[in-house]
Amino acid sequence: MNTQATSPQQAEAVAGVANLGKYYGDGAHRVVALHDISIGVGRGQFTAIMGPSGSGKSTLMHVMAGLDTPSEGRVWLGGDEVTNLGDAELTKLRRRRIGFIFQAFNLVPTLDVRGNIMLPFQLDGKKPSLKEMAWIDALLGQLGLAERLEHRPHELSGGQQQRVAIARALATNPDVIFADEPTGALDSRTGREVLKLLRSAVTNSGQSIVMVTHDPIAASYADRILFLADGRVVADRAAMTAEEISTTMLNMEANAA
Ligand SMILES: Nc1ncnc2c1ncn2[C@@H]1O[C@H](COP(=O)(O)OP(=O)(O)OP(=O)(O)O)[C@@H](O)[C@H]1O
Repeated sequence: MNTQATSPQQAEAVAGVANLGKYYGDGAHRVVALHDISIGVGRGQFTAIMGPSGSGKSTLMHVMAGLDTPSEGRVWLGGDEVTNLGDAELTKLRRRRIGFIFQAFNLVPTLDVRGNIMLPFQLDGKKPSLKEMAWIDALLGQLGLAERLEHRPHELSGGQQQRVAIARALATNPDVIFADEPTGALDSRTGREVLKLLRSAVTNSGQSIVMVTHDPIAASYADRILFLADGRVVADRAAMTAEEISTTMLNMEANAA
């Protein structure tokens, strides 16, 4: 029996970048948002991308998720290289293989809970299979949304809206879910409930999640934490407590000062 534990950093990669650079503007106005980043995020793992404001977290997530293009380097999703895909292919890939959760929920206001959760299937022009319907029903139960199917987003609390966004992201069983500050618009108690749901999707369903956050409590739910500063990965750690994460951030800021 192999008793050697696999560290989060060694897990099989579900998404990755190599020698990634991202620049905005030209000449004297050039901003280096990301500098020579090479990372893989593990399948079935919860990875947090932490860093101070302006460190490049959202840019890294957007490039990894095919929402933005790199200036340099390569991007993979699963075994497929994303870097050279055209817009139509990228859209298809995002729809079929990536789930998104945003700070502002990004639900369609005119659709009810059911309509929002079914949206990825509708956009893809296909009906969920029986197996997918059973999975969606299970998700609705787990996320406490079964009684809310006919409610529109404005009739739901922030926490309920984020649970709809989580159900929508999980519904298609994507290769990876990218979550950008998913608790940023929620009070701390509701935020913790959302984090527990994300954690349980990883632990119980093997979902791969990459979460951008500047909140040490949110990052403490992750298996692995990548610390960014000035567009570079400056630390890559296995699970830490919120206190340890705060201390790491303070040390980073002290070193940068
Ligand atoms: N469209 C853009 N044009 C010019 N510069 C940009 C653009 N988008 C981001 N930047 C710059 O790139 C750097 C990284 O930005 P990014 O939004 O990725 O940081 P972040 O860590 O996500 O910050 P925050 O936590 O405040 O959202 C910053 O210096 C930012 O000003």
